[in-house]
Amino acid sequence: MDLALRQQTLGWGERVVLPDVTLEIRKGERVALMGRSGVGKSTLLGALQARAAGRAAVVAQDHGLVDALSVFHNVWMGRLADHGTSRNLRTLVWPNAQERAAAEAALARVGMDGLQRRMVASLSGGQRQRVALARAILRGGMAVFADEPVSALDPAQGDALLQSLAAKFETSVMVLHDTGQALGFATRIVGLKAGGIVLDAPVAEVDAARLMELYG
Ligand SMILES: Nc1ncnc2c1ncn2[C@@H]1O[C@H](COP(=O)(O)OP(=O)(O)OP(=O)(O)O)[C@@H](O)[C@H]1O
Repeated sequence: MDLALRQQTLGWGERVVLPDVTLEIRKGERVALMGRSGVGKSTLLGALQARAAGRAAVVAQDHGLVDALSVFHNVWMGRLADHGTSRNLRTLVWPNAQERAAAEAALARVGMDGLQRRMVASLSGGQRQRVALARAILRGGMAVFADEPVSALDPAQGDALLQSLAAKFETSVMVLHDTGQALGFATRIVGLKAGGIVLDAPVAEVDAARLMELYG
């Protein structure tokens, strides 16, 4: 799956955030989007996501969970598009053993197995984040687009979950803040500063000092 933005102006309504973006994401890449708060990482991620419409899993910065539903139901949302309304309504009320098992397998990959009957409202921040990741894993697809997907986890857990995502998805584009995590996980770093892409390089050509310049 190759995705391309060519000389695109990205923003919100009248507000231009990134005036002239050209960026191509190639199949098999693990791309980290980096830069200061407000520079436009989520805006860029959203534009790439839109190019992959329906073929990719998404992990939103706010997790996109429904507090009033159980962990199972939130994870199962990753499969809603695969089934018709009547099946989805039935699953909402009486999930069958197969559906429970599929959700449990996805939850196991994020260390949340055994918790599918819990209400999301009762979870910690890190647990909520892991439910959002399990949903993406259950959804599957050609790629995953994730906005700070491990920000609520400790570094070791975060690294392990990034590896889980890499094992599931051939291609990934992620907003990451932790420079060590980005250097350890990504194959390519795209850095934003002051309205544009100022760094686009294979990870082997980037060091922590170069990444810190993005935040200066
Ligand atoms: N839904 C929205 N409606 C209007 N403006 C928005 C919206 N989302 C973001 N913006 C604006 O677009 C600009 C870039 O925001 P964006 O969320 O892409 O930055 P970011 O680099 O991802 O920031 P952070 O690291 O804080 O999440 C900001 O000025 C922000 O206020």
